[in-house]
Amino acid sequence: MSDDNRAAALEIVPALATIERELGIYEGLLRRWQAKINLVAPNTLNEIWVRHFADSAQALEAAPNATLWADFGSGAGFPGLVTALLLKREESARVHLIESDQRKAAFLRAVSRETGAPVEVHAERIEKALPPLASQIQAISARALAPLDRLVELAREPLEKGVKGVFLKGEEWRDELTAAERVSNFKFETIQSRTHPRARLIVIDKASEANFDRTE
Ligand SMILES: C[S@@+](CC[C@H](N)C(=O)[O-])C[C@H]1O[C@@H](n2cnc3c(N)ncnc32)[C@H](O)[C@@H]1O
Repeated sequence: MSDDNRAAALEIVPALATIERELGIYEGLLRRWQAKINLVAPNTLNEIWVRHFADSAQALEAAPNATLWADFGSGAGFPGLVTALLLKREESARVHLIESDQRKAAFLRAVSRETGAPVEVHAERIEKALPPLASQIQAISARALAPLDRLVELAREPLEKGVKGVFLKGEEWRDELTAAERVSNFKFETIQSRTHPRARLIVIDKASEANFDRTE
């Protein structure tokens, strides 16, 4: 089951092959810690490679030039820790994982220690952690944290300064986009997810001039 899932993930995002060893360590730790704390939905445990690793890897594809990231509400590290592993060989890379749950933050530190992922874990709320980081980052990511309008509010200042926002959204993406457009003037680009036919990545980039849909 797990081997099939791994093969499927590598097909969806071939770049994962470059960090396959690290992801194997990550998977092992995730399974061990999951017995004690609820890191991911139990029904996704048979599909860690597609549902979590490949899904997360799409964030970096959406902002491939960014090496300095903040990931909001990282949980078990998705997408931020996967972004960090993919950037491991970039000298300047740093991903700030912001996760207020202390036990999840301890898990994130354990994975980063074992895999050498270039992360800094901030075990505090986004509202507190973000202001001192805002001038050091080029992109912000988030998955399964809050509706898009709330994410835009949390990230408003850096987004206005040109930091890119990469938000992984599920089936409700269209309604969330409509609500976010009511409270902001940002241009939104939507990208079809390759792990779920009805999911999208929503990218905010101040430099883009119009709303743009990259759905296939
Ligand atoms: C539903 S989980 C999603 C985790 C991960 N991003 C994923 O997609 O698997 C949301 C996470 O955000 C964290 N969180 C919620 N509000 C937060 C805040 N204001 N600051 C930091 N972390 C927060 C929670 O502790 C939780 O781990």
